[in-house]
Amino acid sequence: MTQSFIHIESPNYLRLQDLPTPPDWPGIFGNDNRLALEIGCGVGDFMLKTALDQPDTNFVAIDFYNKGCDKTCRRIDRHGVTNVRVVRDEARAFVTERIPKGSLSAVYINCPDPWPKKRHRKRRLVNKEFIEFLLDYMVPGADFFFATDFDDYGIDVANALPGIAALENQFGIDLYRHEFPGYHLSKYMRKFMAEGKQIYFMHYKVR
Ligand SMILES: C[S@@+](CC[C@H](N)C(=O)[O-])C[C@H]1O[C@@H](n2cnc3c(N)ncnc32)[C@H](O)[C@@H]1O
Repeated sequence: MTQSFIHIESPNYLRLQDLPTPPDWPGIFGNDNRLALEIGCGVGDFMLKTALDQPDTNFVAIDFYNKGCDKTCRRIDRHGVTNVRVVRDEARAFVTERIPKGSLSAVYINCPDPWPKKRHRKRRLVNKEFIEFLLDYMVPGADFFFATDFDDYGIDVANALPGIAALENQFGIDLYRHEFPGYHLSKYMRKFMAEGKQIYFMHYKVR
């Protein structure tokens, strides 16, 4: 399937080819506030609300979906938000090349593609190995948030997280919760909830 490519004109869109490895994030944002990452921002509704709640955090929202990056930029531009930058890239490559180690104060991953077929499961982005990879880029005390509507994905990740010694569950003994007051709902969460599905929320902190 060919996708029409949208040229994104936004002061908050960072073209990958213009970004050094790693970029000077304080220089880009004009301050040295803490840095947080949303992987797979989709249309950016979660990012907008979360960034408005936390004006003293610099957010990088990434997605490899060009139209999503465009929609995210339009949304944050419309609201005059200055603490979000959007990049079109693949998550693992982006983190490896553009995030300094030990610099992220939070990572948000909401409703990543579930790859429901058994034989496709290995294509899922989030698993123990990926979370351990992210840990290198996070600061002590950093937050890790994961949400999915897909039972099998939710349960898999919920079971993997307690095996990562560097992380501490913020939901006590609950491996996941279906409600997370204060955490914004994304477009996909709302869509799935309207279909009667439950969301699996997880919240851990780096020790
Ligand atoms: C089902 S959508 C969810 C979008 C949004 N987080 C939400 O909850 O509404 C999954 C998004 O993750 C993006 N995505 C999946 N894997 C990715 C990866 N490895 N790197 C960057 N983006 C990815 C897809 O392009 C898509 O926009």
